[in-house]
Amino acid sequence: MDDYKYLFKVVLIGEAGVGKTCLVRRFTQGLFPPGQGATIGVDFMIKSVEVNGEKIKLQIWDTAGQERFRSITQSYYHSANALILVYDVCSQLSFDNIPHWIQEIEKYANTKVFSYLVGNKIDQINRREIPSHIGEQFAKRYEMKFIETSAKEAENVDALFYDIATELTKQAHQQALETDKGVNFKAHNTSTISSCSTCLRF
Ligand SMILES: Nc1nc2c(ncn2[C@@H]2O[C@H](COP(=O)(O)OP(=O)(O)OP(=O)(O)O)[C@@H](O)[C@H]2O)c(=O)[nH]1
Repeated sequence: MDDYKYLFKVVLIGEAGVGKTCLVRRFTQGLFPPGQGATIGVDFMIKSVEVNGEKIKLQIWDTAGQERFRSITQSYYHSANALILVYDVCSQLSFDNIPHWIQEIEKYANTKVFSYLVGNKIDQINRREIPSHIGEQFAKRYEMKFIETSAKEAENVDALFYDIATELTKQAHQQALETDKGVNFKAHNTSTISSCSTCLRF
């Protein structure tokens, strides 16, 4: 029997090419995929973690950054327990578009959603355009948590997802989230779901 205490939905959003899929693959499979193609629509993976002796399942939804998939991906915001908004520290454009993504969150997500701002690709030291403190200030202003990662070098990736699992577990224990944990967090036994058949990748 696949026993777990809570199931949390975590959704990654952000511009195309910032590394959302690589972050998910690094965390769930421990690898950095070579020649990663653009996500088409949405994809998801599941990983179990342990928080203070309790087994927690993270259902991690990886959304396409491309504009043409926006209407599909928006529909995934509402059921998210946590949102990870990713930008590329080497791409000013991806950072400049963050306010747009925050508007999307305000429009489509649950008001109590736990959100993280993530600056990815910190291994590219010489190509960095966004200093850490700028990202940090931005996150503070929007009451988001902040971390910088490298999916390539596996830096801070586990820390990001474990922190989310820990915070959501804490919230669940405190019954701070809107619906009863028995319904909201352990809605389904998803042990048989390991991939999304409607998700294609180039
Ligand atoms: N150097 C470096 N490259 C990365 C890192 N993460 C991702 N990349 C590269 O960035 C490119 C885009 O990565 P993806 O994970 O497909 O980006 P995405 O945000 O999922 O893109 P969409 O699916 O189009 O929304 C790929 O060439 C990756 O190899 C990282 O931490 N460091």
